[in-house]
Amino acid sequence: MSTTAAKTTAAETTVQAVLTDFDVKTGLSTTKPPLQRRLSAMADMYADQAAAAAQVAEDDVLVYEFFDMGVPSTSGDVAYGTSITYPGKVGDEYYMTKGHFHEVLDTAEIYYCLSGHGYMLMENPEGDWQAAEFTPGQAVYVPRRYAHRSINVSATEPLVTFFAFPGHAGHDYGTIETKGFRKLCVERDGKPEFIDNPRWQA
Ligand SMILES: O=P(O)(O)OC[C@H]1OC(O)[C@H](O)[C@@H](O)[C@@H]1O
Ligand SMILES: [Fe+2]
Repeated sequence: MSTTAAKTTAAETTVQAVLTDFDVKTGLSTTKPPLQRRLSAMADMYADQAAAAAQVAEDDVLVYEFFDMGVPSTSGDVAYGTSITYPGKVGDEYYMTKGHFHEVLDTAEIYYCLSGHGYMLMENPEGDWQAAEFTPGQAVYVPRRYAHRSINVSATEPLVTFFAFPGHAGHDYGTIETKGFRKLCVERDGKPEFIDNPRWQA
């Protein structure tokens, strides 16, 4: 066995143990490209639709990027990577990820904040919602059944987290695309505040 890679045999696939570099400040890897989401891919998720459209027309900025490491989608595997949400706002609403439920609702996820400042916004189908603050060194446990969205509230720094979740969890984007989150995170008097989402659909 070498120090950098070991072979193990799963039921159907041979999975390589690999080392990957993730920079703690930028979240990026020197060996693997991230997936990217620009504002145009999620402009309709922001409350101020006119501000979103104007921003896309002027500059379709990169809002966030993240890694899909291609881990097998079995319950015995662990999907992982970094997620980087850039600083910025649409109107007074902070840049955020699309957010999703897991297709297998009864699966949790763990996020560890490497750098930056933000929140993990969570809500479950039963109506509970929570916002957990991300500061470097803080881990946020997203419980089973909770949709989750990362929000960057820094004016200057990217929010960089490392995440891990069960390989078979899957992503349900449709529910959030249709209903939205119950809460929005907006700047009020220079500080983040969670307010009711006027467009939220029960
Ligand atoms: O899935 P999004 O809300 O677009 O966020 C992008 C990515 O962020 C994460 O950190 C999750 O763990 C990924 O599973 C997800 O795909
Ligand atoms: Fe997730």
